[in-house]
Amino acid sequence: MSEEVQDALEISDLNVNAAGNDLLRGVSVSVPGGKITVLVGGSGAGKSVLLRLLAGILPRQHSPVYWEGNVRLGDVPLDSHSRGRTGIVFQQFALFDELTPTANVQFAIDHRADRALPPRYTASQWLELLGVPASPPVAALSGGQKQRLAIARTLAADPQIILYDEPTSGLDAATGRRVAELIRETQSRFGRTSLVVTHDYAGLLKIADEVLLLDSQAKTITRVPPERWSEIPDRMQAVALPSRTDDAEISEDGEQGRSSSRGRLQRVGSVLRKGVADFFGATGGTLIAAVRLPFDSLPVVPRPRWAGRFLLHYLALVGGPTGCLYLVIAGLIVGFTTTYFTLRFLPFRLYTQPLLIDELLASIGFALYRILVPVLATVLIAARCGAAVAADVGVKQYGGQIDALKTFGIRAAAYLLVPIMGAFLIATPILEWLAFTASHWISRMTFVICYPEIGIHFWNQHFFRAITLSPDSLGNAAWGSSLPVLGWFLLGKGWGWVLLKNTLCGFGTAGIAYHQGITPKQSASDVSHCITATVLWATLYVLVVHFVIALLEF
Ligand SMILES: Nc1ncnc2c1ncn2[C@@H]1O[C@H](COP(=O)(O)OP(=O)(O)OP(=O)(O)O)[C@@H](O)[C@H]1O
Repeated sequence: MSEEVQDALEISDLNVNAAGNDLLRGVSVSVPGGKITVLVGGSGAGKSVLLRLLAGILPRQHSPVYWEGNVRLGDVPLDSHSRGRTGIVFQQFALFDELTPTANVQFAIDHRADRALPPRYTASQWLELLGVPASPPVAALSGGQKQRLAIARTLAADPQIILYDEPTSGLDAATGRRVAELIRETQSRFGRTSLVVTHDYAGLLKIADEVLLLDSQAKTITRVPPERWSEIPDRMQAVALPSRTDDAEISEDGEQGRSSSRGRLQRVGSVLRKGVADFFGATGGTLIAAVRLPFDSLPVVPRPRWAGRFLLHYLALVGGPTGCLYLVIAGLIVGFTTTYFTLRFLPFRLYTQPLLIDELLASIGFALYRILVPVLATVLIAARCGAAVAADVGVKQYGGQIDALKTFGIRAAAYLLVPIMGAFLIATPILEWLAFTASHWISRMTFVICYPEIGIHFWNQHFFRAITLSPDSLGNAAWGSSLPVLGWFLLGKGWGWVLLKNTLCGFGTAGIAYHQGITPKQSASDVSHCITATVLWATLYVLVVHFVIALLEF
């Protein structure tokens, strides 16, 4: 079963700088093919940055991390064409939670580097080989099972080099030992070049064929010969944390109180400055995203089957049962309030109502169809569905799933933005129709309860009067109301405007939610920030769309 693999990794003249600090300077080193190389280094030395760089998911000039130099994967330079040659087993696994374990592996098989060759195993065989249960959802797997699934997924993509990011971190000694054995076993069975990045030298040295040390003082990587492996603990140094500038501001001569209040003022100032910068940063980012949207929507979808699967995922998120219920309730509330209170608070009601009631019903029907429901529905969709999608994409970004997609050579836009757009464009009109249907049903009921002597026929005649295309079709109004989508879109006067607003709002909300979710996330609070920003920008955008269209429409 084992197979000799000649591919190796060659690094020359590599310089890496993160947030103004040099992590590596002029590093030249190579990783032998078909062996396990363990790269050790202190905390903060730059191991994860290096791993992302080698996986091809760290652009050269992408603030705040910059790098220059040459990296070759076998005989191919590291660039967009080398995607798929390396696979990462991420520290946090970065599994696709919405897919089953089998689908996670199938995804990797369908996007493996060389699809001209038949897959080595089926998804179920991979799971069996790595001892991963196929049926439970990914979230229900234990840490060790997730680790094995992550390895199975990486192997199934058939990379020539496997990178392991801190595979034993956070595990107890026994589990760490089992993971180390698993790496060794995987190596001997499948014979891939493996680079294991860790600070757990004690647990992983026993499976190492070669050891590289990332020296955070000298900013270099050196090979450690086996006879000197015992020196590794002394040579590994954690990077010192920068001293807090706030502390320096506190004077030692008794003026601590005054200085600290000055410090507090400065902190408040810097928080305000950061807030303003964030606000304009987000605004600028959102505007740029809006301009880039048509171009971002163009990426070729590598596998339509998977795009369809992601589309279903986002359709469930945007137009699922809770979304429908939410819009129905909103429709009921707006339908009831407009009908009941318009008739109830009519000036000089006693005299005017008998004369105006038919006109009022026509106006209520018009207002609900052309203005109130479209505004309410799209604002609610922007807030509820925009937040749901931003949270989903934000968590994928924070949890490394976007990076995992990139390691398969897939642009995130292909499987996220395109399906998200599709989901909003399909679900928004349906949700809006639900709200309108609910609103006119409650309007009818309200009218019948308030005016039993006038009756339902009168309501049917007048409610649709201003929104049916032909005066002759008045008699068909009830038909129009009960043949939902067709009745509303094709019989409604001004349906083109309604659809235009609907489409623009769905399209924009999708773009804003995706953009907010996909921006880099360092912490869970970045994810919650992106949700808040989505609600803010998407609802504002929707209101502006309605305002501008209303100016053109009326
Ligand atoms: N996006 C970023 N923005 C700013 N600084 C960064 C970024 N990514 C990495 N760094 C900095 O680069 C340095 C190296 O980070 P890295 O995560 O590679 O360390 P590490 O060696 O993997 O540490 P550990 O073993 O503790 O995970 C750290 O000082 C980190 O703060």
